[in-house]
Amino acid sequence: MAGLCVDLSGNRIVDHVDLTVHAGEWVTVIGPNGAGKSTLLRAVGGLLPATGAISLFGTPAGALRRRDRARIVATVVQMPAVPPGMTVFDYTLLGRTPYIAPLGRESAADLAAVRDVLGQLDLDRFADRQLATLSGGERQRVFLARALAQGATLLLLDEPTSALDIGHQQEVLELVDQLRRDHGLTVLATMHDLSLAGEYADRMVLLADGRVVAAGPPQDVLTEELLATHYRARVRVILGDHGPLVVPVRPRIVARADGGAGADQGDASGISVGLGHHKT
Ligand SMILES: Nc1ncnc2c1ncn2[C@@H]1O[C@H](COP(=O)(O)OP(=O)(O)OP(=O)(O)O)[C@@H](O)[C@H]1O
Repeated sequence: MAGLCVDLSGNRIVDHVDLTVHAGEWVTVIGPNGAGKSTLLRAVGGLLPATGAISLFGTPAGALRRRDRARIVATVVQMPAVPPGMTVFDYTLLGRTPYIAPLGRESAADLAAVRDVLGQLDLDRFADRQLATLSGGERQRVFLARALAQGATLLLLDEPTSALDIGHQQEVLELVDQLRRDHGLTVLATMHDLSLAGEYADRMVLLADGRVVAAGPPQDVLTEELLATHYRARVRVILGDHGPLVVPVRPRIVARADGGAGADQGDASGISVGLGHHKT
């Protein structure tokens, strides 16, 4: 994309962003809340109007029909609208829409693709459950399943692991990375977990106020100085096996003159939950 701008309600949210993601590459956009990460991803996914140039594997995005674009780009937004009463299987099947003729029915290959992806994401046991009854993390994996079922070459992932426990975060990111290696998938993601982001991305882009303020390999972007400037965060950056690890550190606590370190514990009853035998 070149000179990409997005204006919403008269405000410039994405401001002249130039970014090339090479085929097969994983690029993660980071930045503080409100920096414009989701807006950028939505614009690339064709979900928001933008000015500037977006080209998808050599073709100007504007020249692609909706259906053709959907075979190339799959977007997982943060909170997709879920049709009421829809099961996990049927929701994932929506990912096959670009392959099903208008008013046509899904083929055996479409059904197989859905079963396959549900299995890969450890979701087969939820296939017949209504999406609304799943936990936040289970639902987030279903949103990814729908995108993977789409069989697109470019995957746009907006905070794909925000609701997942640490095990599922690794599982999902490993799966995406494996698909990238096996099928040449290209990934453009946004993530708030900077250590995880640095472990999986080939390159990172730091966005602030809609502008690119740093870009390059994770070790060039995840620096204590840049994170202090743009996130106002106190962090230590440690070099891990697969990239820099970002550890938040608290400011030093100054002891009070009376020796206390915090709230008075004298008569604090707090909250207790359980089967204790309390007198009332
Ligand atoms: N429809 C809209 N009209 C006006 N402003 C909007 C609209 N949608 C988003 N914004 C604003 O655009 C800015 C960027 O929002 P965006 O969701 O892209 O940020 P983000 O970097 O993804 O943030 P977060 O990390 O909190 O998810 C925010 O200040 C937001 O309030």
